[in-house]
Amino acid sequence: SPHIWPSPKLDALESARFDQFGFNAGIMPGFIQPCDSFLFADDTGRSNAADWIRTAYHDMATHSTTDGTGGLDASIRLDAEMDRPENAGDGFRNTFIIVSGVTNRYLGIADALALAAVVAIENCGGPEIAYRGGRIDAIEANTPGVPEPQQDLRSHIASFARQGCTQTEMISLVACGRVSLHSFGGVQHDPFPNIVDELNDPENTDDIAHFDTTFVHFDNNVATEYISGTTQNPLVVGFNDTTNSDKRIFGNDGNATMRSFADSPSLFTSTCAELFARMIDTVPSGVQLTDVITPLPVKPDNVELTMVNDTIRLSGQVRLWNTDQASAGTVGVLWDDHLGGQGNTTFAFAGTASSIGGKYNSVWYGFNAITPFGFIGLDAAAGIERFRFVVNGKLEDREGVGFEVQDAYMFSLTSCLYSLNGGEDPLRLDVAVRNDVNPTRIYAESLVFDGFGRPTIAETDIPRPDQPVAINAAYSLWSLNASAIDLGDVTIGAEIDGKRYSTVQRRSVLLFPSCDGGISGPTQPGQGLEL
Ligand code: HEM
Repeated sequence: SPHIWPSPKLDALESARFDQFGFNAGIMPGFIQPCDSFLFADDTGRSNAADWIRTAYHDMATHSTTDGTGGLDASIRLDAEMDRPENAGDGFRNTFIIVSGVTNRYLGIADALALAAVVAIENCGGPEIAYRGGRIDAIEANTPGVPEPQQDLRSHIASFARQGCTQTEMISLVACGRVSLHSFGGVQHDPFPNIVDELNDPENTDDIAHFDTTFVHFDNNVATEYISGTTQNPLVVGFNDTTNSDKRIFGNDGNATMRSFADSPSLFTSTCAELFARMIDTVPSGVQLTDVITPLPVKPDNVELTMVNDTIRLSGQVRLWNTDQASAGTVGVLWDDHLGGQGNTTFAFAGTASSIGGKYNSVWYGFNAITPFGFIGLDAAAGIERFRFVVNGKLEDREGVGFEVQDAYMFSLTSCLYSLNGGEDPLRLDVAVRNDVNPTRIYAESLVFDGFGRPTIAETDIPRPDQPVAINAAYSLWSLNASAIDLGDVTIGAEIDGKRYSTVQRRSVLLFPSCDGGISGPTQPGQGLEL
């Protein structure tokens, strides 16, 4: 069952996994639409989708069930691992150019790589795959051990056993990889001149010999073509029998497994769904994965509070999963405030979205009656405790629990830039803190990529003011003077009663208004600002 919102990491993983196309979608799925898209150079015959799946497999294939090392941890992004002969070709480097670009504080590189494989498979005709987050990005290469085509059957059986696969699972996973990947991909001449000759085909400038005749679509043709003897899979009927590893693997049980796949597309599909999920969940021992991420039926997103004089601006959107605009009807919200009062408004339609090869559609609404990117103005003293949605006359409040909102602290629109060039501390970050809460700490959070390319958060404490500086009847001001270069784009974190919170919206400090425009300093917040 779905997790409870708000849960920043799970909320972000859910978005990355399910908001694939349309409103609020991530950018990664766009790189595999259509499925034969290939971003790099003018190579034809290759696809990002195949590279992502192969990269996920090669990263995982170092796993040892004996000592618990290796697994899907993005160690293959490190040169010491990527440059090994067992990782021949440029598909791995290409993969991380896209995958590393979609990471954030909640979605690490290994989780993004696993997700890339999932997104590729399920948007190119393959099954929906259970996805979990929580992988840890490696900072060292793992022990070598990816199977290579010139190795004999015995070493392949041993290699897959080390990865945690029986012989039947070995046949199946290779077929799934060929189905998906040999359906999606093939063998290139350049890294594998002993397997594939130059093809001299202008439609196939990378000289790819494909694994089956439907190379960018997931189906069981790899099995039907293999059983009927029409396969052109270069690892079955290649001119060099030493590298015909698929032939040895598929034939290992007298073709029983391949025949069962040729006879039953649904068996093939369900087997691949299970084995792909196991492949991406194979992680070094000690790594704790989340539950399978499932879509929230009603999901608030980008929920942000901003202080402007006596008013709290509440902005955000809500996603209604697996429905359309007509069925959603009128969508609105009720909220409870701190004074026992209630408010309500209807929402403006924001857009539609789709996921998993069009299997699911969703519809988005913004927290404002007129414009999807507007806001709801709340009286600062009343604040907000929780909201409940109303969809087509039906209350969506998670059986009375509602959706809890914290208004203990928030970004203040009085934040400003003194001057881009002058002074050591050219900006002021203002945070409004509710008078009846006592935070242990408030801090600016900057997203930084460490020396290993891992997304991490650097915290800069915002000093507690010596004397309270009132913003309005209910809130006081905490301010940080800092340099834009030190902070970058920020969210704001707080530690309150032993719990950590973070705001959602990353603010670009360079877009703050000038402090000279009517605001003379931190002691006079709000001057000159229009609601
Ligand atoms: C004994 C096991 C395996 C061997 C010897 C093997 C070998 C190969 C070789 C030589 C290529 C061509 C790469 C290139 O030309 O750049 C390839 C491609 C590929 N492999 Fe494997 N593989 C094995 C298992 C797997 C498994 C288990 C999966 C996934 C579950 C997989 C997924 C892929 C994909 C998707 C491609 C296509 C890449 C592209 O077209 O860009 N392979 N494999």
